[in-house]
Amino acid sequence: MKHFEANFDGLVGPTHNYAGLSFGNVASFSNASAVSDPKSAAKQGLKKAKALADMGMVQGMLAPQERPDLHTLRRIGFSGTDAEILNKAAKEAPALLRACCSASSMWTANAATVSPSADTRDGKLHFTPANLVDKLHRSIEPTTTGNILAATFNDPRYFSHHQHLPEQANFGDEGAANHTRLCGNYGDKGVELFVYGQEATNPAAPKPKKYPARQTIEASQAIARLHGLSEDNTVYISQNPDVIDQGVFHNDVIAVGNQNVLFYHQQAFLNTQNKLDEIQRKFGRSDVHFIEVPTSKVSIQDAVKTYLFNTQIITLPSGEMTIIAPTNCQENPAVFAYLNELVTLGTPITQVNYFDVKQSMQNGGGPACLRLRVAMNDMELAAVNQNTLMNEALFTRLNAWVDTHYRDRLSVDDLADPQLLIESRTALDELTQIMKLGSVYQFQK
Ligand SMILES: NCCC[C@H](NC(=O)CCC(=O)O)C(=O)O
Repeated sequence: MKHFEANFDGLVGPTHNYAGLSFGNVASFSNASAVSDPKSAAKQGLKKAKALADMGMVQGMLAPQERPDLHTLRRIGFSGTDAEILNKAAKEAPALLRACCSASSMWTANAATVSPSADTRDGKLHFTPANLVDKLHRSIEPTTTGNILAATFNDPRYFSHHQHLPEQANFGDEGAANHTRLCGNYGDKGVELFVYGQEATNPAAPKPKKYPARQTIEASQAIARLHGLSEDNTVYISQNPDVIDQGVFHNDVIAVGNQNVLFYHQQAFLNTQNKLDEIQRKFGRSDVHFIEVPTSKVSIQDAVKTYLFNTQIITLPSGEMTIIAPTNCQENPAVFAYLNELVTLGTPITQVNYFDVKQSMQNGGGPACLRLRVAMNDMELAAVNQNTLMNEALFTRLNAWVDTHYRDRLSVDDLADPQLLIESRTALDELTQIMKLGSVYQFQK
């Protein structure tokens, strides 16, 4: 049986816009009210996904969410026809309208935490959608995310889907963006690393002063319990609160792992050496590569600006590892020099491939934010909804779909346009047919 890691990228939705919704995410705040280009955003994402499929990787797509979210607007008291609701919300509560229009589900690293079958007690692949409670616009994602995951990984013999954690700050959960798995071969039992920003029930524990810590240790522990992980294959690591205060709102802005490689910034964690020792002990092999990037080579500011660590480290069919980096890394001399040096250091990483995902980067989402990793085997892959898997035909079909339905210019003032709602629903209705997802959206029920 073959084992490998699949990547499921979030298809960028038709309302992709810059609304400055994420306090603590520097790019989101600094691009607030910029004009977006949803068509290019979706195509940039599709191009990256197709390139990985062409490299021989298993690549899937996850459908976007229904936005504007009229159901949430109704739930908070707006009434009338769809057009009247949009109009009233724009006048009376523009910030709430913006929160209900974000295409943020594109960042599927925040869709869920995933534990492969090699790690879990019952031998199934487990998914828990992230509750994303720290941000209003993201807290409305998990129910539909659960529907989309269940429609994509739709065979209960292999896949176990959990409900998202209770929607309360003690269980702040941001999904795979704060979770990394180290392993030998993908089918071997791995070590799952959960990185958190605060301990909700221990006020004396370190936490950031300026920006929110979105993930709690309590949420991480709950997920490990739900997924049936064991003590000897989980490690809980505290993020360094000082870097959260410099814009590292998720751990995947400062660290990324793949198989026996952990690539991280010197300032990423607290008690770094102890934690590396624990990982080494639980991993149980001598060939772990801890690649620590010193502040003297790359500052926190450059890491946040370029997303050096929001890169994907993937293992190619040849067994070599390559880094999938945003072109922003090429444009920063210190980061570019570091990446050029990295491939000569004798670690498993031997190449870097750059992709333009700037539409997403301007909202604080790099290549790694755009994908959900699912380590799986042949049999599990055969049980996945095959219409979600990237190939020549799906690539052509989705690009044509984007050309038909997406705008190439969207400002926050356009969000109340009733025509945008109609365009978005028409697009998503067609998408559920292309990907054979069934009725995953509320407007279809
Ligand atoms: N993993 C990357 C997530 C980026 C995401 N940005 C946003 O939601 C920005 C949306 C806006 O500001 O329009 C976030 O911060 O959760």
